Amino acid sequence: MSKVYITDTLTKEKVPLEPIEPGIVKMYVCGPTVYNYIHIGNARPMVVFDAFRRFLEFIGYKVVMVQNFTDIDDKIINEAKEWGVDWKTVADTFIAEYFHDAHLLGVRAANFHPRTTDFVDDIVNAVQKIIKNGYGYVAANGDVYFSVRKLADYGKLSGKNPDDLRAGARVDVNELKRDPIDFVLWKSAKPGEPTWQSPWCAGRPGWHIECSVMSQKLLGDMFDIHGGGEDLIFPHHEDEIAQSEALTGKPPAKYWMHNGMIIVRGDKMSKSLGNTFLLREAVRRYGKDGVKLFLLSKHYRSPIEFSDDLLDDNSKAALRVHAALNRFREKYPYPLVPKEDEEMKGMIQRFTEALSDDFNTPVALSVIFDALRELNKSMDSGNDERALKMYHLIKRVFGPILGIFDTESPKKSESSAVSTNLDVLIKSLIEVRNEFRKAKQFELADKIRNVLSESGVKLFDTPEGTKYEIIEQERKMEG
Ligand SMILES: Nc1ncnc2c1ncn2[C@@H]1O[C@H](COP(=O)(O)OP(=O)(O)OP(=O)(O)O)[C@@H](O)[C@H]1O
Ligand SMILES: [Zn+2]
Repeated sequence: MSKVYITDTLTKEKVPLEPIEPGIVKMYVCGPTVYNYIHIGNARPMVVFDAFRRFLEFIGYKVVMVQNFTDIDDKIINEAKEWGVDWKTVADTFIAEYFHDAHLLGVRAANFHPRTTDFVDDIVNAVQKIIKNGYGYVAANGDVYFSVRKLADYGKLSGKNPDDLRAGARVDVNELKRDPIDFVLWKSAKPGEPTWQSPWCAGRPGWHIECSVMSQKLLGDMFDIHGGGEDLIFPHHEDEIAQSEALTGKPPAKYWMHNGMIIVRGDKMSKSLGNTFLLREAVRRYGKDGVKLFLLSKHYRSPIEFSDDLLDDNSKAALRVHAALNRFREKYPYPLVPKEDEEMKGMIQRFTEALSDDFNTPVALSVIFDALRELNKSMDSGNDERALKMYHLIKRVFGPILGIFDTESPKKSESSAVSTNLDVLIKSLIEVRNEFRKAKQFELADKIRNVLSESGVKLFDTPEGTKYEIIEQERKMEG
C-alpha cells in the first residue's frame, strides 16, 4: 500500500498517515446544522472527504466514515418558531433535503449519519463523567460548563492562548460561568423550547459535546482522522479535544484535516451570514461535474473565492470530458477492459502520487486532462485501442476515485433551458440598470434592483461589473 501524507492541523506538518489499526481508516467529519438547504460551501467538505475516502479505498484501505447531523440548535428552534412547526419537522425536512443534494452531487452516504438527539442519553452520561473527573461544573440555573483552566494545554489545535481569549471575552453581568472562556456542555431551556431530562435541568446538549460523544460511540475512544471545514477549528474542534481528554485522557483523533473556505467578497459563505449560493442551484446551472471540478480544482486546504466565471470554466471543462467519453461510446457502446500497459501504469502512478501527497487534487486532475487530450488524439487518428485505454482510465479509474464522470452529461433539459433564459433576462435587466445609472436616473436604476431583489436576485456592483446571485430561491418561491 503506497504511503499517504496528509497535513495535520494539530502539528501543522505533513505527516504519513499511519492508522491506529493497520489497514482501516476511521474518519469522522462534522456535518451540517439542519435548518436550511445546504450551500456550495457546505458541499466542499462533503466532496473533499468523500473523494479522500474513495482514494483510500482505491489504494487498499477499508474506511469507516461518520458524518453527523446537528439536529437541535438555536437556529433550528428559531426556524421552527417562524414556520409554526416543531424543531423535529425542521430537522427531518433538511436532513431529507441534504440527502437529495448529496445524491444529486454523487456524494456517497457515510457508513453512519448520527443525529444529536438520538444520543442524548450518552451525552448526559458523558457530561456526568466530565463533572466527576473534575472538568465540569453546574451553574446556578442548571447549565453545565466545561472548566477550561483545568486543561494545561487548551488551545493547542487552534494556537489560541487562554489568557488572550480571556482578555477578549465579553463578560456578562449575569455571568453563570466561573471563567468567561468556559463553554457549555448542557444548557437549560427557555420557556417553550424543546427539552430532554438530565440530572441538572430540563435542557439540551451544548454543541461541541455531541461530536465527542457520537464519534466515541461509533468509532471508539481514539480514531484516525477528524475532519471538517477550518471554520470549525476554534472553538468546535478545540473543545472536542478538551472534552475527550477530560473523558478518556486522550485526544479523540490521531490526525486533524480541515478544508479551506468558500469565500464570498471576503466573508465565509454561511447560512447565518445569508450570503449563500445553494448547492442545488449550482448543480442546476453548472452540472454536477462542473461543481465537483470547481471544488476539487484547488487544493483542499486553500480558500476558493466564489465566482460564477470559475464555475462556468469548470462546467465547460466537464462538458469537454463528457463530449469525448460520449464520442468514444458512440462507436463502442459497451467498451470492455483494456490490457494495462506501461503508459497506463505511468498515468495511474502519477495520479496516485498526487493524491498521496496531501490529497493534491489539482495535480490529479491535470493527469485526467492529459488522458483526455490523448483520448481525443487517439480517436482522431483512429487508434481505437489506445483510445479505449484512455477512456478506461478516465471513466473507470480516475473518475470513480474523485467521484466524477459517473453519470451521463446533463442533457439540455427544460430546466436548464429555463435557467439559460433566466440568465439572459437578468443580464439584460442589469444592462438597462447600468444605462440608467450612467444617465444619472438613479430612481429607475434602483427600481430595477428592487424588483430583482424581491424576486430573489441580488445584485453586486464589483470592479469587474455588476454580478448577480439567486438567493434562497426555494424559500422565496413558497411565499
Ligand atoms: N464557506 C464554507 N466553505 C467551506 N466549508 C464550509 C463553509 N461553510 C461551512 N462549511 C463546512 O460545512 C459543514 C457544515 O457546516 P454548518 O452547517 O455549520 O454551515 P454554515 O453554513 O457555516 O452554517 P451556520 O451559518 O449555521 O454556521 C462544516 O464541515 C463546515 O466546516
Ligand atoms: Zn462536530
